[in-house]
Amino acid sequence: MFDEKGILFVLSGPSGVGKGTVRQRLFEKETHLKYSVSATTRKKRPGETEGVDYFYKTKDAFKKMIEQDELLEYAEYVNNYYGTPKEYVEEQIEKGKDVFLEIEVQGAMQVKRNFPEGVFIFLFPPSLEELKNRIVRRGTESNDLVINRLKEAKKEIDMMSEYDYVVVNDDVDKAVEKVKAIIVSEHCKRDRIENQYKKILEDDTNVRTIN
Ligand SMILES: Nc1nc2c(ncn2[C@@H]2O[C@H](COP(=O)(O)OP(=O)(O)O)[C@@H](O)[C@H]2O)c(=O)[nH]1
Ligand SMILES: Nc1ncnc2c1ncn2[C@@H]1O[C@H](COP(=O)(O)OP(=O)(O)O)[C@@H](O)[C@H]1O
Repeated sequence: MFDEKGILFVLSGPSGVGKGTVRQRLFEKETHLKYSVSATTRKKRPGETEGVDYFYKTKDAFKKMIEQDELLEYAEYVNNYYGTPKEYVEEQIEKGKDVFLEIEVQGAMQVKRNFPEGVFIFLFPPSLEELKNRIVRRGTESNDLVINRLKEAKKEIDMMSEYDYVVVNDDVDKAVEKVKAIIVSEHCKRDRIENQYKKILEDDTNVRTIN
């Protein structure tokens, strides 16, 4: 209908809240979304694939990407770098495709500065106690690191006011439904349609004669 640009959706929130889980479930249902594969210096885990889960880089190669301004944002997280390649995001948005990022909070705030027209969704834990349980259950962190993560989580939760939407991840399916509803609502926003609609108002060819 309209020659519309795509929308950049950014899902973020504290470690262990369920970002990866919600994103995976969302992509099973929402085939129109383009997932932006991040670059990272962390080691590939068993079962992960280069170019699907991440682009795995050495620290030097990652630093080169930073120097050459190839990243929309990047952050250091647990002694590794993670970043979003800029070119893919910009190309897809120009082509009218919606792009989805799942990144931690420092990175999301950089995207907000570099790409303020993005839509920022904060995934919120049902409680701090449940967040702790999820991190412990996942079993990827030592006890000290769990405490660090929770301290960090409190600071991150404090950033909530910077986000457009907050989704509580109590039940995964319900959280996914809410993210889908946000995507639909954003496409119905008046100002997004209005910009395109101006062309119709300016075009007089159809209102002059019939045939
Ligand atoms: N800033 C930023 N964070 C990212 C990016 N890609 C992944 N992350 C975040 O980095 C964190 C660690 O990711 P990962 O090593 O895959 O571990 P896991 O998601 O905790 O199992 C997660 O919070 C991801 O959301 C990125 O491109 N930029
Ligand atoms: N809604 C939920 N209810 C219960 N457990 C959940 C829920 N969402 C995620 N989890 C579990 O919590 C842990 C952390 O989820 P994960 O997606 O790895 O978080 P993040 O990507 O935010 O660090 C995982 O073990 C996951 O299975």
